Amino acid sequence: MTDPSWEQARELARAAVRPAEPTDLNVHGALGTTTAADLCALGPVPHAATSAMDGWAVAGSGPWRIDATDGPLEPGHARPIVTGGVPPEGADAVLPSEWGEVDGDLLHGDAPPAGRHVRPAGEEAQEGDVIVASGSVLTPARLAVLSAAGHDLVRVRHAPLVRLLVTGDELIGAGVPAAGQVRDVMTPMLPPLLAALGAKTSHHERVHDDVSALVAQVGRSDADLVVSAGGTGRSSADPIESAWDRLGADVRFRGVDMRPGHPVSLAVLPDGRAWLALPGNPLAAALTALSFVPALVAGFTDVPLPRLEQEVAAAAFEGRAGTTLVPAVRTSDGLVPAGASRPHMLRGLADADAVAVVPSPGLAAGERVPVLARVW
Ligand SMILES: Nc1nc2c(c(=O)[nH]1)N[C@H]1C(S)=C(S)[C@@H](COP(=O)(O)OP(=O)(O)OC[C@H]3O[C@@H](n4cnc5c(N)ncnc54)[C@H](O)[C@@H]3O)O[C@H]1N2
Ligand code: MOO
Repeated sequence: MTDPSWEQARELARAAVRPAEPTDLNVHGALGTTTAADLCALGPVPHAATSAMDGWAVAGSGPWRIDATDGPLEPGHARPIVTGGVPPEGADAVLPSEWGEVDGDLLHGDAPPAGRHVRPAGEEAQEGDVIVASGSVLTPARLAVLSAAGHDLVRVRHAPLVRLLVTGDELIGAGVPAAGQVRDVMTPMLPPLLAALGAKTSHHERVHDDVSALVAQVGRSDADLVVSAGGTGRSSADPIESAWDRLGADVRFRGVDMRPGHPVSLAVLPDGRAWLALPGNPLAAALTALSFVPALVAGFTDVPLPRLEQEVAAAAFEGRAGTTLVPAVRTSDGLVPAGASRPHMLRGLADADAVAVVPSPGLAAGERVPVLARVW
């Protein structure tokens, strides 16, 4: 069986995850969720004509007699108003405070054109306008727009919860490693990286290269997805394949035509949870997470695969497989490889502004290159 291409593997990852059931959440707790329906304005926004300035609502031309009554404004009269206040019936415009001069109960100033400094009702949205489309991730600004439009509960799909398993007998969690030991870089790197890609780590655990331990950890999980790091090799010390055999997992791919990260694998467990197995080399793990976690999230939240931005290469990019992922820095002329990007290194990625998605056999300077945008 030939390995799928990087693009095919992203499609396979999206298709491996069933969309979550939508739920109704309060706007205040909905940050990071994905809308499961078009959300419309429940009334006009703003709900009424409102003043854009502190000053006076004026009717007719000046000088105006300042009145403090509640009724309609008569021609030749002015009434104090604050930003966001509703101009009284009969008002033609608002005169900002710095443009008027008060002399007793008279207000002097140039008459503003009709409607000046008054925001019409429905200027931003009419009742029924779609203000946040289905499939949008709720950001702070979108939560604000929904609140302004009158929403309390919103129909959304939550971000998938991930059980993260970091494998390796050689790993240590603190200090400088001795020969034969390796400082675990996945536990500090992957939870925030997954979060930036739209998946929340509900639990993470370091697990020995032991099939039974791995199977036990996964069985206990109520998370929506499993992500593991390491152990994807085919040696007897590498437990992923054996764990999948033991669990009766449906393997969707066992390797992808990409570098680094070609051992990345994906299976679906009998209970329906997808398990993405990232390779152990640190850069390979980061780049395969950047490649396939967004696809799993897209499946779970029922949205299309995210499109890649395009940039210009300012240097040659070598292509060593169907797809080569190259951490790159942005110069005034375009992207250049960041360096320090062998599979066991992370310095290049740490400094990179983007990851170039380089097709075979590579790209020359001046060509356009798709990129994974920086979230790391
Ligand atoms: N005979 C072959 N050997 C290897 C192949 C191959 O095709 N044939 N592929 C190489 C590639 S490429 C990769 S990537 C790795 C994938 O192996 P595993 O997923 O089984 O990863 P490990 O063996 O567990 O670890 C590989 C490497 O990464 C270090 N590592 C693992 N976890 C961590 C961690 N949490 N923090 C820091 N470093 C970690 C580990 O110590 C190893 O050095 O296989 C190659 N070999
Ligand atoms: O592909 Mo490995 O994942 O190069 O380090």
